[in-house]
Amino acid sequence: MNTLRVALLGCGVVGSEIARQMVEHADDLAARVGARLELAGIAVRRLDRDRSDTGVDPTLFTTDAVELVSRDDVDAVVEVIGGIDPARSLILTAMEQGKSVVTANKALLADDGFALHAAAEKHDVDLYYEAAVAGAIPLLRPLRESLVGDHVNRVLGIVNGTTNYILDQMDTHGAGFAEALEEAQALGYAEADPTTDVEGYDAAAKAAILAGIAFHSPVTLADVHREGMSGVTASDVASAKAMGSVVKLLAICELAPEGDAVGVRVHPAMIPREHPLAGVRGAYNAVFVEAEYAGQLMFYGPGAGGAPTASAVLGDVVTVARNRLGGVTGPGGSWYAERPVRPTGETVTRYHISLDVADRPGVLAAVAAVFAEQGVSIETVRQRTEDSGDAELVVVTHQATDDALSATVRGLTDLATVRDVMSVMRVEGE
Ligand SMILES: NC(=O)C1=CN([C@@H]2O[C@H](COP(=O)(O)OP(=O)(O)OC[C@H]3O[C@@H](n4cnc5c(N)ncnc54)[C@H](O)[C@@H]3O)[C@@H](O)[C@H]2O)C=CC1
Ligand SMILES: N[C@@H](CC=O)C(=O)O
Ligand code: NA
Repeated sequence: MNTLRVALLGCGVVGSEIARQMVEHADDLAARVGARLELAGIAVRRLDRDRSDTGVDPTLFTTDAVELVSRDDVDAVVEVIGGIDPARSLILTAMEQGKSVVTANKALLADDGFALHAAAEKHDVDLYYEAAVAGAIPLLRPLRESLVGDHVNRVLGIVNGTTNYILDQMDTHGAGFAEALEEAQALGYAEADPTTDVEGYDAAAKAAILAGIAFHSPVTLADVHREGMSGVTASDVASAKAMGSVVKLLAICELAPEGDAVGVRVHPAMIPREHPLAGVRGAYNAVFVEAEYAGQLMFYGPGAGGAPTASAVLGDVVTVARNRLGGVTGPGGSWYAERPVRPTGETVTRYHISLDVADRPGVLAAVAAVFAEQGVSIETVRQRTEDSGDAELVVVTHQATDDALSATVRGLTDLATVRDVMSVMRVEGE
């Protein structure tokens, strides 16, 4: 039987699981590929760590990633060190030398995916990255292959496990933000710098990758409107609960109803508890794809964690290995549609606005007048009066543009009777 040799870059949460699964299931993988998949080496930052749990021959570890990807006896490279550099240069070096690449690196793909695809095409090698978006869930391959004959209009969902875990812990156990984040880190869900998760950069990178593939148009992180979830308070979560909703960090990629502009955004939103996304718990992810002919499809499963992510990486490794044995490469990218990016101000959603106001006559009328001035229609108003004589006014609007809502918030801030605009959150899913 032939042997294909794989260089693994990184042996952290994901890398150690890839190594472990490759060793544990070596015979099955060989039978499925038609060749043995052998680890040629594993690039790590430090050699003094105990990695015996992977079952890997300790002599395979090296701190020289450049030498490893350049070796003649390496057929494919798996990059799971993360970040932009040196991941980018290592991948490019591997491709220049005829090696196919599998990566889980959404930050790099959202920054430079087109250049990486161009390099793969130029050097006639594969580039696969199913693990980069929504962890174990098969999503990119269905979009790239199964749905390529259809016309996708919208991709919407939860694509970050860490923030979903935090929001779920806040909602169901009343947990604090910091405590829930620490747990998510300990469970291997968070990025090396968890700000990436919490401030929505990770979800935004995934949204850019999804939009690019779904709409066949080049979309990068810079095109994504991004709001993180660090500003979501216990009171927002409670307020959502009171109106039968839950707060989730959503990624939404959509084609404008008219014209061909693409809008891509990541932000916290309140969604009704009966919506399927509301039931997505812990570090699970769920993504809806709305296509013209297929209708609505839902993809659901573990979105983060070492073992699930390694499962998606190994699926790609097997594909790359099969392609190599067959002397072919898989389908590359297709970004022929140069769609403009819709300005954020034109995004249309409903809003939940919470105001700290003085409880006296005329306040409600003054507040309502500001909404009316900007043409923002109010759906419901709820008031909670405190013993101190202050009141919390919660307004939910009908659909309005971001621009109209921003002008409304400015108008509310200027009102003498409004002490504070405590929170402004989008409402989705109805
Ligand atoms: N943890 C998860 O649930 C998921 C992670 N990913 C992606 O997978 C990649 C890896 O993530 P994790 O394993 O969680 O991160 P990690 O931080 O646990 O592992 C990365 C490892 O790479 C090593 N490393 C960094 N620079 C290196 C270099 N120049 N040479 C050799 N080793 C180097 C680090 O020492 C660390 O052990 C990232 O791109 C991440 O975004 C994707 C999906 C899910
Ligand atoms: N940090 C990411 C890991 C998977 O992509 C997340 O929490 O979703
Ligand atoms: Na995936």
